[in-house]
Amino acid sequence: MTMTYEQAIAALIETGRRLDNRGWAPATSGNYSARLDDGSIALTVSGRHKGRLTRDGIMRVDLEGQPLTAGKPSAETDLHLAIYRLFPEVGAVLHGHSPEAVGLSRAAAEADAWILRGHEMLKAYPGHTTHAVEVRLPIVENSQDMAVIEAAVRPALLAPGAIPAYLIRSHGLYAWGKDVDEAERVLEATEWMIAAERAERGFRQAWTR
Ligand SMILES: CSCCC(=O)C(=O)COP(=O)(O)O
Ligand SMILES: [Zn+2]
Repeated sequence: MTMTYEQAIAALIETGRRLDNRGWAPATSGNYSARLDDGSIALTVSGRHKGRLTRDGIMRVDLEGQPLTAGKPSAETDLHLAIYRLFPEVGAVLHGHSPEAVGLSRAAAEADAWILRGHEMLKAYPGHTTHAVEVRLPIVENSQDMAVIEAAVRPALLAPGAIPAYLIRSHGLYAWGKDVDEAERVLEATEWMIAAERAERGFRQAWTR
């Protein structure tokens, strides 16, 4: 499902406001993109505050990352493009920097995934119809070299039963979907399950004192 550049600009600006209101876009963190009807990608300009985007904070690049309009593309453009190249049905990719997701990635210091099981919220992932499943949220090490992150996470993204999200340690969460709404739903559901499990741990500790 693709959109015009004008539709993408409006959708990504609105998404940035909503994610910032949730505390998932502090400072200039995060980046957002959408696949356009001509096959190019609308993407946030690097270094902008994503909760206060204006139309010049969105630009177009081709699938190789070459700018098609003015602006410096996000430093994480290659991670977005890798998702679009791997999954032709994907129409939008969102990346946030929530304290909960980053905190989880640091607490699960050596883990290469966080297991989510039993949550009714799992049904927010496309194609999931029951809580009675177990899925892996992949966790990869951070790097300033996007090719290193992409190579590290690719096998997990292609694994059977993979969910459309992954976590970069000490950095943030990536989520995607057929359009901006679906990508935001996946991001929000993943954040919600991380927060619910953190609350669960707090309650368990309180009860064992
Ligand atoms: C202060 S955020 C550091 C860079 C980052 O992780 C990010 O998500 C934003 O980078 P961009 O180049 O897309 O603005
Ligand atoms: Zn980032």
